[in-house]
Amino acid sequence: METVILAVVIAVVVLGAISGLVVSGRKKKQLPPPPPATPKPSVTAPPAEPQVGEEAETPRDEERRTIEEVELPVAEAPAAEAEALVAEPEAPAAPAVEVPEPTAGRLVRLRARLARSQNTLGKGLLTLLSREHLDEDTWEEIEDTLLTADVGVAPTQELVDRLRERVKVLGTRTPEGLRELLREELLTLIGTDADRTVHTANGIGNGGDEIPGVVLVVGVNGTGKTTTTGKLARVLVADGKSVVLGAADTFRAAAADQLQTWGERVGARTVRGPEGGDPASIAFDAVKEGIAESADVVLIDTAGRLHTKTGLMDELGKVKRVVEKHGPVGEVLLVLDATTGQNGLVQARVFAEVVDITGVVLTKLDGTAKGGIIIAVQRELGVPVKLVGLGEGPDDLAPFEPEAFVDALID
Ligand SMILES: Nc1nc2c(ncn2[C@@H]2O[C@H](COP(=O)(O)OP(=O)(O)OP(=O)(O)O)[C@@H](O)[C@H]2O)c(=O)[nH]1
Repeated sequence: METVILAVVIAVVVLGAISGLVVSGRKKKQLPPPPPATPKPSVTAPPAEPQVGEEAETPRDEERRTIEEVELPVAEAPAAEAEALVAEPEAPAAPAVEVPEPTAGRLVRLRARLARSQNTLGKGLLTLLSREHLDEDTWEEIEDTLLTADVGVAPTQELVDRLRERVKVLGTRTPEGLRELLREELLTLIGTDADRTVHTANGIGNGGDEIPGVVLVVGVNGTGKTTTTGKLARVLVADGKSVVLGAADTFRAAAADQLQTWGERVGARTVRGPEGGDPASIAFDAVKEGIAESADVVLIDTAGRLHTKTGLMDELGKVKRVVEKHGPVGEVLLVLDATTGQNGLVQARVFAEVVDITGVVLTKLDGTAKGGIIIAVQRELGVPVKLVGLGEGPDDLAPFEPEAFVDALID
């Protein structure tokens, strides 16, 4: 009997050991995979836009978010409160502050985009000029090329007349000689001695104290006005200035969010108001904030609805007048979309009647062959093109340099 009991005990122990091994083996298989080594990107801190040569760092299938697409949490304001709000860039959810690339030589960096988009103008002219016989038909084709690139009738005529004269007198026939003549004549039309600096120096306020430089950014909605204001903030920060942004475009709901996103990326505060609020009061508060924090520059994005000239005049005129209660406005930049061609000129005319434009920003030059609009718009307004937009990237706004521009066209 004892032997039977002993045998049963041994059998139970052996069975227990076997089942324990099986269970522990199963458990091992069910272990969860280790957590991924890299944390997920947070929505409020988007990765910086890739720079040249950095493509390899971003997996191809990773979904990219542009600066415009990133939605930031918006501070909730009581509905009745009509006061402008100051958006703190240091809010806990704010993305890390970036250091934009320096502005010197940007046009040279972006030269390939210019050369690509303006190929028909520069190269087209050179090809025509290099023909064996520069007969009437060829000169007409040269004229057509210039007109197609939106250079405008009068400047086209001037350029063709001068080129014809100089080719005849000098007898220039070599490709190098013709290229140099064309370069000189294009530069004459664009102008090399205009003051193309964006005036952001401090002004003297009405109280006698120094106040930040104030820049109003005006233009029809959709031309790239808000984007340009954001890019300009980056240009200024890159040049060592502190910036406050005024989101006075209260017409499009997302414009203030968009501007704030740009500001946060370079540590600039954005003053904003309720949707549909009074743009002039936001502009006023933005300058007030700029004065309070001793900022170098206040950039004000305005709404540009071309519904009626009177409406536009009322709105922009009021914004300017109200800002001038603090002190002078140093610069009024008109943003024009280069792809709209002659339509851009019509807009330029209307805005110039409404407010004193001191400089032009031509956006989307990367997307049109009509670079000649630079010449036409300067003629139309009598003010220089100061900045050009050459892409959607955050640092794709460049100070306009006539020599670099012409070289990109014809090299
Ligand atoms: N390719 C290219 N796109 C640009 C350039 N500048 C702006 N854009 C794009 O143009 C579109 C319109 O720009 P916004 O800044 O929203 O235009 P806006 O004039 O402020 O329009 P509202 O906010 O409605 O007043 C955006 O998709 C920009 O990325 C540029 O130089 N090149």
